Amino acid sequence: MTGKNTVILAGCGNMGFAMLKGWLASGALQAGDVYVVEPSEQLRSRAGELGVNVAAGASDLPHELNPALVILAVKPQAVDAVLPDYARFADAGSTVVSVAAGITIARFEEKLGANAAIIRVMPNTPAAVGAGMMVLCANSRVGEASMEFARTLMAASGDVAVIDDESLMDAVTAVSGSGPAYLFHMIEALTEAARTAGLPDEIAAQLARQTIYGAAVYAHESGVEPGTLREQVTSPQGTTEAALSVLMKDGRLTKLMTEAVEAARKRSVELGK
Ligand SMILES: NC(=O)C1=CN([C@@H]2O[C@H](COP(=O)(O)OP(=O)(O)OC[C@H]3O[C@@H](n4cnc5c(N)ncnc54)[C@H](OP(=O)(O)O)[C@@H]3O)[C@@H](O)[C@H]2O)C=CC1
Ligand SMILES: O=C(O)[C@@H]1CCC=N1
Repeated sequence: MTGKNTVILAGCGNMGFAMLKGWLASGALQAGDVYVVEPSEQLRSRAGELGVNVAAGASDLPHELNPALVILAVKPQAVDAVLPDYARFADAGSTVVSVAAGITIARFEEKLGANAAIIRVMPNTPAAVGAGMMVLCANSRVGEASMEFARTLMAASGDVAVIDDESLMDAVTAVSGSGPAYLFHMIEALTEAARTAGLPDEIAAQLARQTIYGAAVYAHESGVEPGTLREQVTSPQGTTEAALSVLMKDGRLTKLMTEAVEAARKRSVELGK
């Protein structure tokens, strides 16, 4: 219960559970080293099925628990209410890791004291299958060993980036934190378009999902610029050119994506207020 690999995960909803699955599947954490705190009975038993220790509230945690990390995966609106429950761990030297969108390190320092070690992480749900994008930003109180542990843990869930300028976390949230939803919506849109083009439901869904998966894997593994890969698909006067003349007309899709990312970034700033 005391150990350099012990963690508390407070909140095991969409994001907390996705990270937990990635950590356990990769062997980055042993189930016995994880203490999940989750008020929802259904979500608690879902976590319990992975073999981790579960508690309905922080007061149910063993008194002698001295975790290396306390990972908060509750909604941004719940952070202030949850923090007093975990202040004793921060006081005892645990590093507090928050994945909450918008909530600044200063806000944690305000509640936990200026000496508290805080790491903000912006993960995304593909962490569940080891394909996440995890961006870390720490305050100066985080020791080398804790930072290394947090970084190793996050690396087990996907790619890791560390940034020093915390003000960039709102943009990070808008791009990689929310980003999977944009691509899931792209699958939905392509499926709908496939149906409209006459394909049966099942094959429409299969084609959309596999095409976006294949394109993402190919872009990732080939190391070739996406613009070049796009050109390789686009035969002169062919079908792709016809489609791209719709998507790229006056930079239409780029403008739409820029507008969407800016809306998410602004919302992240608002959540921090
Ligand atoms: N979903 C995503 O893709 C991403 C989410 N995030 C961030 O992750 C955080 C969680 O988001 P998400 O997982 O989607 O939200 P969820 O609502 O799915 O999960 C949060 C969980 O925390 C529980 N909870 C509430 N109070 C406490 C408490 N005192 N102690 C322990 N658990 C508690 C909630 O229970 P109840 O519902 O009963 O209140 C809920 O089950 C947010 O701050 C979000 O900004 C970051 C990146 C991506
Ligand atoms: O939608 C949200 O606010 C959270 C943060 C990033 C992804 N999901």
